[in-house]
Amino acid sequence: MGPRAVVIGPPGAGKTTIGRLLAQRLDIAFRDTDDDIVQTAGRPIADIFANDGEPAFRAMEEDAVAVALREHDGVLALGGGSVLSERTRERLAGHPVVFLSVGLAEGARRAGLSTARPLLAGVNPRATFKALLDARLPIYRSVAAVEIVTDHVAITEVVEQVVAALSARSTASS
Ligand SMILES: Nc1ncnc2c1ncn2[C@@H]1O[C@H](COP(=O)(O)OP(=O)(O)O)[C@@H](O)[C@H]1O
Ligand SMILES: O=C(O)C1=C[C@@H](OP(=O)(O)O)[C@@H](O)[C@H](O)C1
Ligand SMILES: [Mg+2]
Repeated sequence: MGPRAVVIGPPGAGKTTIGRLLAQRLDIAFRDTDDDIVQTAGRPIADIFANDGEPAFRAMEEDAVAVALREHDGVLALGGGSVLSERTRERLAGHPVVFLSVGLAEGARRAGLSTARPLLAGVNPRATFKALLDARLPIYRSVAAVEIVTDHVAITEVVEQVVAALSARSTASS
């Protein structure tokens, strides 16, 4: 059966926040592959990046996404870089993938507000974020079934837009 929604997008787009609220709204379970990785590794993500390096993290992430896509039938939020894996992109085919987009200024602000994100911890997080957006935007779009712009949109409103987009999509395909 698979997840009812798989939420992708750059750091700060709101995948974790919106995904959790969307699951509540639909009365189904929520899962975030970043949490799965932390649980399996027994260490925070920043620690995995610092001690094992990004490629090791990406390998763990690829496995975590594959397992979650098999096991989870609620809302699944992925880490922002998970779609860099071609295998993951192949595995996402046919799933209801929701791309939450966010622009540079708002995304950098939001990502800086919350938990440690090792990729953005360098000297110029804004430039890093811009490079990340430029490289990944076409990738997010290539795997997404729907795209929701989140800049200057309240969290509750984003959730409602996702609900509407998913139900329009399921009506269209039935
Ligand atoms: N639409 C929104 N408007 C304002 N702040 C938001 C919005 N969506 C998310 N946020 C905030 O941005 C930060 C990052 O959200 P998070 O869900 O961790 O993003 P992601 O999982 O995509 O990296 C959090 O502080 C969250 O409350
Ligand atoms: O974009 C990325 O490469 C990453 C995003 C993070 O998740 P969020 O997108 O939920 O912040 C986390 O997986 C890791 O720090 C790497
Ligand atoms: Mg997240």
